[in-house]
Amino acid sequence: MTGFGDRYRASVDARGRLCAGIDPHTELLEAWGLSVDADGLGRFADICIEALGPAAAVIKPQVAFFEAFGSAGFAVLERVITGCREAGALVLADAKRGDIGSTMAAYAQSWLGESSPLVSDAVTVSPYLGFGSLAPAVDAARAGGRGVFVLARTSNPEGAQVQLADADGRTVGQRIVDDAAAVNADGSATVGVVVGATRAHGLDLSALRGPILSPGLGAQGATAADLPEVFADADSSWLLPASSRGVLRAGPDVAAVRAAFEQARDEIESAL
Ligand SMILES: O=c1ccn([C@@H]2O[C@H](COP(=O)(O)O)[C@@H](O)[C@H]2O)c(=O)[nH]1
Repeated sequence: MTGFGDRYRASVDARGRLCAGIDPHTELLEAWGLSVDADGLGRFADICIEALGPAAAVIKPQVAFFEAFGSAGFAVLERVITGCREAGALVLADAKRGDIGSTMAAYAQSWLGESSPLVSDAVTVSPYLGFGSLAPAVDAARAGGRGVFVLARTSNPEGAQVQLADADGRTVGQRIVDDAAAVNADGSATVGVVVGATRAHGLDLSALRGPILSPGLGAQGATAADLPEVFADADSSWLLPASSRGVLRAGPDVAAVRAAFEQARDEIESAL
């Protein structure tokens, strides 16, 4: 079984370091001239699949925007996951799941189980119930050559309240990074972390040996030029900046979305 790290490296080496977010905000549906219902969502999704599926190394559908349309929204999400994977992208489901271990096992089956209609290459998880509670997802990911991305130092300002709190001489965020590094000691890079690009994070990422998803580019104000300083201590080959609205605002034309993605990716590759 090829580990997630190998699959991740192959994809990023071929397509570059930008994770394309698919976030069907109501404002974007309207700006694209689409109805704010499951039909509009489906059309939005199809444009994104065509524009981004063959171009991006990693595509991150934001589950919340599909969930908002109930079962019809989940059907569209399944189409996004399948379509993007068939086009050669890795799909990172941004579901931010986290619960007690037994329920976490059900989440792991939903997002990382081979037989699930929602099976993705990786899923975002929240460690608020303790890093150990994520074990079913970590185990499922490792067994299937998939990944989990754990929230460590998020891009929103409110995150500091919890993530910078002291945890036995380290910040909570640093403990999450260190726990992730311990899993990755096997060389599989099964566990990535989420660290926003929007401000100095104060983390030591040097021992992680896994992917660093970094949202915040574009709509949240971070730029490609900020990345070298924000991630000065990290191995930039593992850095995966992410942008959703910053790319999607170029739509609804497929070629325009593709061009916006390629421009953002090229700016990142030049900066890093
Ligand atoms: O710390 C975090 C973790 C996740 N996100 C998610 O990324 C995208 C950002 O969208 P933009 O339009 O590029 O701002 C969105 O899905 C967030 O839920 C994040 O922003 N920060």
